[in-house]
Amino acid sequence: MSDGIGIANLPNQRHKIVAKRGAHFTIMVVGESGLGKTTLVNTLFSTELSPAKNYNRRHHKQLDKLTEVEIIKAELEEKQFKTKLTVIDTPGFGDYVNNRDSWAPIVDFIDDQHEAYMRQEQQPQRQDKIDLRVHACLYFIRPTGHTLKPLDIEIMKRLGTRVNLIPVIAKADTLTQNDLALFKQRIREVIKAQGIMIYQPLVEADDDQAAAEHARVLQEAMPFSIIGSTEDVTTADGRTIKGREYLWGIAEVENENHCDFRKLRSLLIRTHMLDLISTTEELHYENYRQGQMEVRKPGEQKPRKFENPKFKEEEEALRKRFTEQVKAEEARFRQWEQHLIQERDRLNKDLELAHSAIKALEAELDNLQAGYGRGTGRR
Ligand SMILES: Nc1nc2c(ncn2[C@@H]2O[C@H](COP(=O)(O)OP(=O)(O)OP(=O)(O)O)[C@@H](O)[C@H]2O)c(=O)[nH]1
Repeated sequence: MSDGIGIANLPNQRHKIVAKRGAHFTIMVVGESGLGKTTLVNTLFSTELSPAKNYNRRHHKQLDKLTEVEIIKAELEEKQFKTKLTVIDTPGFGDYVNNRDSWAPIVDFIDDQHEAYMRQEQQPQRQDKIDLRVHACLYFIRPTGHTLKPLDIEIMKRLGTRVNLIPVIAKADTLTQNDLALFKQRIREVIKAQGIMIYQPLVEADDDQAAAEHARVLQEAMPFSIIGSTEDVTTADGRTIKGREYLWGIAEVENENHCDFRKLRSLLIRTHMLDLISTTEELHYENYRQGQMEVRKPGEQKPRKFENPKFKEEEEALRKRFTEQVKAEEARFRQWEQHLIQERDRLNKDLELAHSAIKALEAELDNLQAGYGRGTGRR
């Protein structure tokens, strides 16, 4: 019996290549301001990747109505395995009274990364490409206990077709276990009914039983409930853990009964990082590339759309003001025209009166002249 040609060893080879080169992994966090995005990133990687925000400045963001995208880069190494990590933070999302187009900069950012990568691939020199394609997008849901908001649905729909979308329920410690379970169920139903595409940890036929079971558990736990904290607290039984301390007790980040933080970390870092990278390459990037190829000639620039929501709003306001001004001027003009017509009629009437007065005077004069002639003839 031959040993075969060694193809069976390929998965190990791939693992070795990745281990040698290190993985390049990009995560994006999206969600309303103050939902704990920065805290979760720091909790996930057990380090202060992203500096805590200055909350006194929060109201300043209201003034410039743009969602800014912040890029944090870090190189993590564990047991000689290097990961180049990029975190794309989108602070301030959904802060404004009018959130209609607040998703646009986020969606544009994702598309722009696919575009930049595609253009680099078309160059003769293709090594050392700069690659900021997003491999996993964590969408933070406010723990209202009700259901998804229309804005959540709109954004998640757009994200789901572009990236591996992973919905998470923020600040799970603010809901009771029952409310949390109900909330999760409602969110799952909305996701299904609205046809929102979310990342599904793949259960492969040839996975060993434990891996298949793990993937199934992850699938069933979505959307992951999470608690973020970088603070060490001591439990009643003397353990020092990451958690949030309350009068009623401690909400533990890594306790499976309190939240799904461990499941999320496992999916992102331990078990599905390579799957997230390859689905981005094979599904999302490929979809983008094909879509663009259908509408553009090779090498043609992407038409730049000036769809900055801020400019769009300003343009609309200007257009409205212009139309209102034109309308007001038209009304003023019509009033003036009416006034002129009335004045003309009045003058015409005066003229007619004057005419008839002249005619009457002429007739009177004729009569007088005739009477005078007859009088002189008799004498
Ligand atoms: N109860 C609770 N509070 C949290 C949790 N995670 C973060 N916080 C708190 O929420 C506040 C906001 O946290 P951030 O991590 O700065 O929120 P963010 O989403 O990054 O905010 P922006 O950058 O403004 O968009 C801080 O006071 C955190 O301590 C959590 O899981 N539960």
